[in-house]
Amino acid sequence: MIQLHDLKKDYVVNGKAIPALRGIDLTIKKGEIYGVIGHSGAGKSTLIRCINLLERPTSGRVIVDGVDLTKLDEGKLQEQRRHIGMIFQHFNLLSSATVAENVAFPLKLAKRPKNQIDKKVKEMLELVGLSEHRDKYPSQLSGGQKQRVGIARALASDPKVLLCDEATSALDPQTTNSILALLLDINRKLGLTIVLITHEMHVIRSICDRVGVIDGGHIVETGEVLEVFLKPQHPTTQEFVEQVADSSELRKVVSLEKASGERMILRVTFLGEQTYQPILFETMQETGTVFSILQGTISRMKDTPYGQLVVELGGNSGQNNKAIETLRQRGLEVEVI
Ligand SMILES: Nc1ncnc2c1ncn2[C@@H]1O[C@H](COP(=O)(O)OP(=O)(O)OP(=O)(O)O)[C@@H](O)[C@H]1O
Repeated sequence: MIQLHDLKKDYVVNGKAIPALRGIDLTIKKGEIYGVIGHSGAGKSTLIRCINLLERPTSGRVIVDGVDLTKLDEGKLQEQRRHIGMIFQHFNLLSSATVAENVAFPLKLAKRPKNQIDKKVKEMLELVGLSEHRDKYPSQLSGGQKQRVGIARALASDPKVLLCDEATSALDPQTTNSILALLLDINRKLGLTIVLITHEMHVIRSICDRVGVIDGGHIVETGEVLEVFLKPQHPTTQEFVEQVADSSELRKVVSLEKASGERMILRVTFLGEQTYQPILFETMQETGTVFSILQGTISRMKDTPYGQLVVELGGNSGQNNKAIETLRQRGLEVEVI
């Protein structure tokens, strides 16, 4: 659905080029939710704004649904932009227009007939759960409600792609979750391709299918969220995974255990149905080793439950090695730490 080829963007400040994107290659599939995560200044906003050419890249190609946007004149570009909706961190609503008028705005610009506009506005407000608030002004709404108006307005033109520029960063955790749930619902109901940028791993973990990690204008790691989350390779990715992993406490526990002698400590990861099966107990019975649990979590990545246990093995080395082999044979991810 979206292909970025060797995308580069320099900002020119006082005659000097400051590189923000240094050659991005990315493919985003139709119907997926793709998240780009990075620290402040990494190039996230520049990247997402290059997808609809709000920011014109210095070089490279941006192909959306088969059309190379970088080759279009302004008129044709405006036309293609109707297929790409966008929502923003600070909502960007018209303060002097009501909720319904805000949603109608892009349709009026596109000169759609009034009866079509009324029908679409009604449908969109139902979709985002704001029908009762249609005559209120933005100042009378909560942050979450304002973002719902932003979503309804973005979807009113029936886009194929929705770009979300830090769409939950100004919201509290509970409201963030309700907006993420709405985005997931829309993705499923409408088959809409969603690209979001964020600096929060929680957002990626909750709704994204795939993720790209951006650092210094480069994509340094990309893949299925599950894969990247469980086996982060790049130091920046590892930092983001730590945001949601409570690893500092774990490091304390592991170093205390290691200090007290020759111990074998494992991090065991269970996925999907495995999460609820008594695999550790069965391995103990089969191999004769014993496990002490040092730390454990059960969580969820989008639809997939997963569990992580940090355990200390108390058997002899033959039993311990056999236990590791058995766990791996049963499909668990085992890391000796
Ligand atoms: N209009 C601009 N003029 C000059 N430099 C810019 C401009 N916009 C961004 N930059 C620079 O480009 C780099 C990437 O910025 P960008 O805003 O894309 O990063 P970001 O990851 O979105 O950061 P944040 O999360 O803080 O918004 C930064 O070094 C930034 O200072």
